[in-house]
Amino acid sequence: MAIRPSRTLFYLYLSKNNLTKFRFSLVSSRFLHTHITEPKIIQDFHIFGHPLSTPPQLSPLCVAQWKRLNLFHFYGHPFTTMVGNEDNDSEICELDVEENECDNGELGFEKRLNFVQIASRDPVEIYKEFREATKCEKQTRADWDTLIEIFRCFAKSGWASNQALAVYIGASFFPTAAHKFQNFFFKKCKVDIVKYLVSLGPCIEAEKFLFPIFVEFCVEEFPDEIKNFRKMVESADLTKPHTWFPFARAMKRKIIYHCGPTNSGKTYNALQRYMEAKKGIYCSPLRLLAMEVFDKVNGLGVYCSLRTGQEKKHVPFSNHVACTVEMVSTDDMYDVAVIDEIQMMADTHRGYAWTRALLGLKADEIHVCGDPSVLDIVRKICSETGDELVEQHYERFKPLVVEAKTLLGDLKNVRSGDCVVAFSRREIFEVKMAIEKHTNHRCCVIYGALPPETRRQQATLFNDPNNEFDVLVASDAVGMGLNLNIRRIIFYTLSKYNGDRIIPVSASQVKQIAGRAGRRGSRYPEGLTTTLQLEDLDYLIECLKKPFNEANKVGLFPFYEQVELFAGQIPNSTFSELLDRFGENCRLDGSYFLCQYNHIKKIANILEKVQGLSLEDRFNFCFAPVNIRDPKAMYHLLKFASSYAQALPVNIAMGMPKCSARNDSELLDLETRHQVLSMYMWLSNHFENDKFPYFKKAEAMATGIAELLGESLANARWKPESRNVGKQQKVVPKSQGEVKEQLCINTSSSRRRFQHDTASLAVHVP
Ligand SMILES: Nc1ncnc2c1ncn2[C@@H]1O[C@H](COP(=O)(O)OP(=O)(O)OP(=O)(O)O)[C@@H](O)[C@H]1O
Ligand SMILES: [Mg+2]
Repeated sequence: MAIRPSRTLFYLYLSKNNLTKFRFSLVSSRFLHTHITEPKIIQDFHIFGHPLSTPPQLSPLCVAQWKRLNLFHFYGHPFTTMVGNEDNDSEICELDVEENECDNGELGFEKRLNFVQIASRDPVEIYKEFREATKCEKQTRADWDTLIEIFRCFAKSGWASNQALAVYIGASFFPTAAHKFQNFFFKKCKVDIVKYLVSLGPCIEAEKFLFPIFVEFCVEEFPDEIKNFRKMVESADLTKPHTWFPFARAMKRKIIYHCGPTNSGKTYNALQRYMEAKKGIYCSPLRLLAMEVFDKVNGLGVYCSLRTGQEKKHVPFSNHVACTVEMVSTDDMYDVAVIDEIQMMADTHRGYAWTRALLGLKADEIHVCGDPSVLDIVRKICSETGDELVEQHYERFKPLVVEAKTLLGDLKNVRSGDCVVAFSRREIFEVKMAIEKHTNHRCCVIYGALPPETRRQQATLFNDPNNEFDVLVASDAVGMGLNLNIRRIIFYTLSKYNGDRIIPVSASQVKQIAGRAGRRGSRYPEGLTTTLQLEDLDYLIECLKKPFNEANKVGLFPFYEQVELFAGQIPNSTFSELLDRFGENCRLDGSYFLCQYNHIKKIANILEKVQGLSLEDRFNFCFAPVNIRDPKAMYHLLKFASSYAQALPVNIAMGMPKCSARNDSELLDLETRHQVLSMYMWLSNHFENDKFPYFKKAEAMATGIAELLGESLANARWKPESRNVGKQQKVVPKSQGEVKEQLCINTSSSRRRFQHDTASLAVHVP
């Protein structure tokens, strides 16, 4: 018995009650796309209006036979994905059926066997056969349609395009190559191969079958394109970064990983070894921390110099140096090196600096300090470099305690020694104003846009018990390094603006910030943390309890020499284009990612109009510390670069304000001025000195402005402004809590939200 409707997906040939022969034909390529990509369960499949699982024609024996013949995976597709309902699919067209092709089940096997043989044929042979063929063998209309669809998918296949990179067919050339391959294939195609491909349909199996034949075709047809692309790719090769430092590789280094949470003594112990060494280098994540170590070590009688992007303080007879990690020299030899906050290797923007320090430092002993998130990767790197790895695990001196009562939405509940953490400058000033208005506390402030000197001055003011400044209001800038006498960290909110939208603060950042409370040796050795609002508390606890996320990749960025080599392959492109092409074509090993360079590209674009800068100049200018969201700072950078390009001595071109800020716009102006001076000092250190001859003047002005900023902050009692006035901020909700736009001082709603007294509850977080 044969059942054959006019419009259907399948033909079923049934003899007696059993299925004896069958043929699946994919009806149209559109069907394939619509349905195969959206698998449904087998019950959804209808043949002539009968769900497949219950058609009267399919006896249990028949189903068993299907299973035995592996028909549920017929033609390479799991059967359950070949579903559809002809009634719903108006575009299903007539089948082009070769009747009587299969007379019994055995023939089906033969056909399958034939396909298996085709699938396992040597692609080189197939290609040769094609090339030697004089014409295309006749195909059915339906097979042509399917074949066209298969090639259309191949040309768009991300998988094939990616694989093609391995044989130096670039992503931009791949569609052209695929199109020419299609023309070649269609002119020469053979029935058996086509039948096999049609049986697969437009799917990954078909792509995998075609790909090696495509490669043979490309190697013969496009030797020049392949050669050129190969050269370009080889010049953007960032694989095996450990081989970039042959001197470090020639050494047998000992890496000591001080692994643990905040406030567990990691840096302290590493610094002990550093100070004992004859020659040592300390690599810091921040200028501020480098300065702190510089002061501390000199204070303990070990001569130490300071090297940051902005300042170079050479202490006579010093064998030790404290530097920012970007400034580390991989040329000098050291006995002991310390790389602090090693988990920053996985930072999307600055990670490359830590990776370079770890791979390239020429030191007998390298102490890396950080949380456990990059421990596995460091283990892997050490096995590649041949360095010995010693792990030292730490626990927090005293557990951090979460106060479950929270501040009940009322800043009047702040106490001496509290640090309120907010994530925008505006909020910081609002909180400071509110606390000073409604309580007797005075507030110091610390946030990223303040110069390190001012941050330090504010930290000292807060740490000193003999003044009225006993509360700190800070941004996440307190999260790293500073030793502050904080009794309790209060999160004003747990959301922050990331330059694009408002997002929940990450668990690792919450841990890092909360860990600032209760430092060993401070007035408050036992740390507390809580939130302003009760509804944020669960998110805080969730974050603190979360284990550290393991990083599976760490950052890399090319040296100038690598970019220069690459530039040789694509002449006449702008620096920004060059970076993009590099990003597209560079090769990386599985443990590394290319650090984000949007910030660099933005500067590159601004500097594009400056004529006369060499590629190296552009590269260096792009790393200058500038707030790309501050138009005034960007304007000054452009001016500096223009004067430099004209070989003129670069002027600071900025006056010194006469007094401290009287309102927020004056405060913002002071912040910008300091950033511009800091940028000038950085440029002066990174270019020949005579090009930026006013370093000393810039330094003196910067010190003066940092002092004015300190004075201004002590007196700041004004409504804050925003640098991005009028910008709409998108909000991404977190699991707990919400974004607060307004300061909430003892609002009735927050009182209402607090329904039960949880003062006695305390959660101990390891
Ligand atoms: N053995 C010790 N003797 C005296 N003070 C110590 C000792 N270990 C650590 N401290 C002090 O405890 C505080 C925290 O130590 P340290 O800065 O080394 O912690 P950490 O683990 O590096 O924390 P973070 O992750 O926050 O950087 C510091 O003030 C440090 O001086
Ligand atoms: Mg530390």
